[in-house]
Amino acid sequence: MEPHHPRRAPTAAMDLPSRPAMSHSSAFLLPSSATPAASADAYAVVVLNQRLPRFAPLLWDRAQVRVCADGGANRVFDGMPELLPGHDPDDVRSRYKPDVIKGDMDSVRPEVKEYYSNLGTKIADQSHDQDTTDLHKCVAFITDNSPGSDKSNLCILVLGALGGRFDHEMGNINVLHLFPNIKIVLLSDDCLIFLLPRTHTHNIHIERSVEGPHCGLIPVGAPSTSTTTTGLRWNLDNTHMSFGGLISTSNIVDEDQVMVTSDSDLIWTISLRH
Ligand SMILES: Nc1ncnc2c1ncn2[C@@H]1O[C@H](COP(=O)(O)OP(=O)(O)OP(=O)(O)O)[C@@H](O)[C@H]1O
Ligand SMILES: Cc1ncc(C[n+]2csc(CCO)c2C)c(N)n1
Repeated sequence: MEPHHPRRAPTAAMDLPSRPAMSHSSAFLLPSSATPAASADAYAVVVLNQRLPRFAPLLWDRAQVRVCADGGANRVFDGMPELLPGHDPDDVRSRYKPDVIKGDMDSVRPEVKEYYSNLGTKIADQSHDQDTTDLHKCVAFITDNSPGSDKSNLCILVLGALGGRFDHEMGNINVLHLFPNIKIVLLSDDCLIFLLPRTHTHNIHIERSVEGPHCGLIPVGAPSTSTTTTGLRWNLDNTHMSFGGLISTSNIVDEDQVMVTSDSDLIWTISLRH
C-alpha cells in the first residue's frame, strides 16, 4: 500500500451520517503543576453519599459551584479532614463549605446540616419529591442556575458515583441519559464514565498520566446498529452492539486520541491510575 493511502477504505464511516465533533478530556484530574489551559474550563462538583475519591480536595478547590447531594454533605464533613492529614480539621471543614445541600434530606446528619447552614450553605429540602434521585435534583439545580441558554460549556463532575449499591449506580448512569446535552462525568477512585451522545462524533483525548489503559464502550440505553472507533486495541468497524450480543468491555486505549461515532448514545468508561 502506498504510504499516503488510508489504512482502510472508509466504508464504515460512510454508513453514519457526518455529525459535528465533540472533544473530551480528563485534564481536570491533572495536578495543578501540569494543568493545561483546557482544564481551566468552568465546572461544578456534586458530592454523593459515598467515600470521597482521593482527588476530591483538588477538584473542589478548582470548582465554580459545589453541591452536596443529601448524605454527600456528611462525606465532605468527615472525609475532607481525613484526606488532608496534617491540617487542622476545623480549618478544613470551614474551608470546604458546600454552596448547596440538596435532596430529600433523609441522610444528612442534623449536626452537619446545622454546621453548614450556619456557615451560609443553602439547604434545599426536596423531601416532597420521591420520584427523582438526589443526583437528578442536583444536576437540575445546576443547569437551572447556570447563566445563558447554551449549556455546552457547562461540565458537572460527580464524586462517589460508582462502586457501592448497584441501584444507585444505575440511577446515576440514568442521569447521564436524562441530560444528554450536559457534560456530566461520574467519578470514583477507580474509573470515570461519561455519555457519548449519538448526535456527535467524539474525540476523546487520553491523559495517560492519570487514566487508562482499560476502557469500555457500552450501549446502556439502546442497542447500537453501527459504532466505529479508532485508537483502541479492539476497534469497532460499523459494528452492532447490544446486551445479549457484543458490548466492548476490557478494551485498551492504544493511542492518545480515541474517536467514536455511533447511531446510539454510548457510555464511555476508562480506568483511573493510582
Ligand atoms: N452506594 C452508592 N453508590 C453509588 N451512588 C450512591 C451510593 N449511595 C448514595 N449514592 C448517590 O448519592 C445520592 C445521595 O445519597 P443518599 O444516601 O443521601 O440518598 P437516598 O436518597 O437517601 O438513598 P436511599 O434512600 O435509596 O438509601 C444518591 O441519590 C445517589 O446518587
Ligand atoms: C417506580 C419507582 N421506583 C422507585 C421509586 C423510589 N424512589 C425513586 S427516586 C427516590 C428518591 C430517593 O432520594 C425514591 C424514593 C419511585 N418513586 N418510583
